[in-house]
Amino acid sequence: MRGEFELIASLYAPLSAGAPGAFGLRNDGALIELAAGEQSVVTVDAMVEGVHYLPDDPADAVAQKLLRVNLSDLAAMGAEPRGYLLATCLGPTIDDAWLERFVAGLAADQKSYGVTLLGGDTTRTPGPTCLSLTAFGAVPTGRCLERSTLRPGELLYVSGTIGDAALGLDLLQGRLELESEADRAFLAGRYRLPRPRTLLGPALLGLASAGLDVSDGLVADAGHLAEESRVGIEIETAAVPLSAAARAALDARPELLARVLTGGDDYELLFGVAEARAAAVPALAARLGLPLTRIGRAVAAERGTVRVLDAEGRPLTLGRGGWTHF
Ligand SMILES: Nc1ncnc2c1ncn2[C@@H]1O[C@H](COP(=O)(O)OP(=O)(O)O)[C@@H](O)[C@H]1O
Ligand SMILES: Cc1ncc(C[n+]2csc(CCOP(=O)(O)OP(=O)(O)O)c2C)c(N)n1
Ligand SMILES: [Mg+2]
Ligand SMILES: [Mg+2]
Ligand SMILES: [Mg+2]
Repeated sequence: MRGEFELIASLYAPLSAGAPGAFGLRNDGALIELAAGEQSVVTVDAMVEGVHYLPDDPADAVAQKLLRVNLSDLAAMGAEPRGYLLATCLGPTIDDAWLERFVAGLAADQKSYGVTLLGGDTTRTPGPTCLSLTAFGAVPTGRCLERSTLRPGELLYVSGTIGDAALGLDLLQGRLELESEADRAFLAGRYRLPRPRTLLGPALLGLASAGLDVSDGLVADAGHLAEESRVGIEIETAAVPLSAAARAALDARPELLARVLTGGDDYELLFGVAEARAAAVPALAARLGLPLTRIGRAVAAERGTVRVLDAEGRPLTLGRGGWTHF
């Protein structure tokens, strides 16, 4: 295994190329430049081996997931991604080959998402690997999307499809079986590699009233939105967008509906739109080639409450709305 500074110089420094403020990763910190009229949005999420990803997940996918979950938070704020910092506590199983593949994953996503590595920290740990990534992006001053500005009566939309990643994890951990190899590959792929909605987020500025990304679970994150906005939310389960693979799983086992609604790892955007502006949503969906589906609305109800309605309009009880670490 190469040494700490050789690792930084040979693997990480090339990822900083093109960012003058990164000093080739040979300084104590980095500079971030913003244009006039821009604010920076900063976010950090950690990932722990065995908690957020499986120990045998490919290292390039682990790196990409680490970057993408953070880009999802930037998108949730309406920010365009710019750069990131990477802190790794590497466990005993990590070797050069794993790290080379990890860095290759980052290099590929840097190209896809237009971000550059600006710095980080490298340590070892006797425990499982812990990875942390801090991403920053830019938003026009004063216009970022927030969680606290949803108002009763507004319509609630979600991007993409919900439940795929949770079902993918169920497949990978042997709790779910599916006939179709293509469906299995699709769902496992959705668990391993989120697709942060980095084009949708900035496009929502001026259209959406409030929003966040769905990481813990659709119901739980709707609850976070409702709590911060001091409203209630109603979700029509029949309207929740499902992939063909998730639909196949639900057809075979209808009880998986709760898993779909609360399993998390979706990294889709959930946002409110005033009814008067709703006509613009299908046009945006068409422009982005991304489904944007109306799944419910904000209501004047007890702060933070989420009512999940079945196809007949009856409330469902789901237990936990999503993932919590404690
Ligand atoms: N250890 C911490 N120190 C400071 N702020 C934190 C910490 N953990 C979470 N937060 C903040 O709490 C809020 C909710 O966090 P989280 O649920 O992780 O959001 P998200 O699901 O968007 O990543 C965020 O504003 C986050 O920055
Ligand atoms: C091996 C494994 N087990 C369980 C999960 C499910 N899971 C773990 S953390 C999490 C929620 C999202 O992670 P969190 O650290 O809460 O990120 P944040 O909400 O801060 O974006 C979920 C659904 C997983 N992704 N991988
Ligand atoms: Mg977080
Ligand atoms: Mg978030
Ligand atoms: Mg969470």
